[in-house]
Amino acid sequence: MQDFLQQTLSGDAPQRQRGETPYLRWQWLDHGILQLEPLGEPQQALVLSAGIHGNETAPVEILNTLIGALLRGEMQLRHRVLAILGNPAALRAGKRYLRHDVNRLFGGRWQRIDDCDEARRALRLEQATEAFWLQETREVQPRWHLDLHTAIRGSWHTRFGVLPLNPQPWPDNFIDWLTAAGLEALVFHTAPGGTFTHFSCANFNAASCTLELGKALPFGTNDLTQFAAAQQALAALLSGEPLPEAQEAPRRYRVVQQITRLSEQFRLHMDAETRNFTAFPQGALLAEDGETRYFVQQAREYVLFPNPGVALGLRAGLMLVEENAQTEALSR
Ligand SMILES: O=C(O)CCC(=O)N[C@@H](CCC(=O)O)C(=O)O
Ligand SMILES: [Zn+2]
Repeated sequence: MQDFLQQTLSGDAPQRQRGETPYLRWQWLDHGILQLEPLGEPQQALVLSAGIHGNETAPVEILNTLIGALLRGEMQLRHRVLAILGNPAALRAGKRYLRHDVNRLFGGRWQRIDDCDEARRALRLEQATEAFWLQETREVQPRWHLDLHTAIRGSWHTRFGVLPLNPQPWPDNFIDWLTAAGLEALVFHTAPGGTFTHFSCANFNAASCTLELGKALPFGTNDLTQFAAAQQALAALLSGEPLPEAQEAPRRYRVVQQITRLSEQFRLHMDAETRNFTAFPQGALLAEDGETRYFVQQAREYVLFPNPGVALGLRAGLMLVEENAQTEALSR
């Protein structure tokens, strides 16, 4: 296969569906789903996904560059990898989604909507990742899932990670990797959700994170130098090379409330320029939806992903508090 992204955008199956380099075997499993296995004993099982939202192109370009180097035999591979371009139809259209946001449909939530391409795609991605996680290998392998996205708005932290609810402590080497990838902040969910990373963590005990790399822009207009540390950390992870030197430890935030758009009356009291991680004081009215009103409850809360245009019933924003960095450091 010449190019994973171009192949996926073409909508055609490749003529050659499997191959080998001096370091690995690869197999095309389905549109936008490619499995790679090192010729030696793998150390980890790693799902790398991007393009779950079709307008979030920077991470798609980064993933495709790395997969290209692996397929051309220019890079070693240490882990079993499932590379995924999540929503090919939305990528072709340059839109977040066509009918339904795929990243709200995991964990069987695709069954709650009408049959459509995106419901089928969420099921296909669940099947492919489940089969990948459950494949037998000689050694038990740590499972990681990195789902690469970009935010719709500008952010006070250009690069950050969003980690699903996890009753287990996160492995130290996973947090170290996220730090080396240049993330300025980590956001910890406190409730389950329909995201791909929650699916992998809750059902297969994978250490997983949604990486948010900059702001959504069309293909070819991204400044990938902003994400050089993330790309280097991904290359180092794949090839087993040492990680790039980490800069500062990321700031840590915890979700304290979700703003949900329940009806057509929903009004968000933030303007289109409000950036992610903007702080609001206690008592500030954030949104109204008929009788329901959302206020800042803690001394200071930070907004994440404010979006008044989501479908009814979906999250229109998250409110965060910052964790005490010292307490966190002591508890690790
Ligand atoms: O900028 C936005 O409003 C959304 C960016 C985005 O797609 N974020 C992910 C986060 C998933 C998570 O909570 O882990 C999403 O909304 O699906
Ligand atoms: Zn996204």
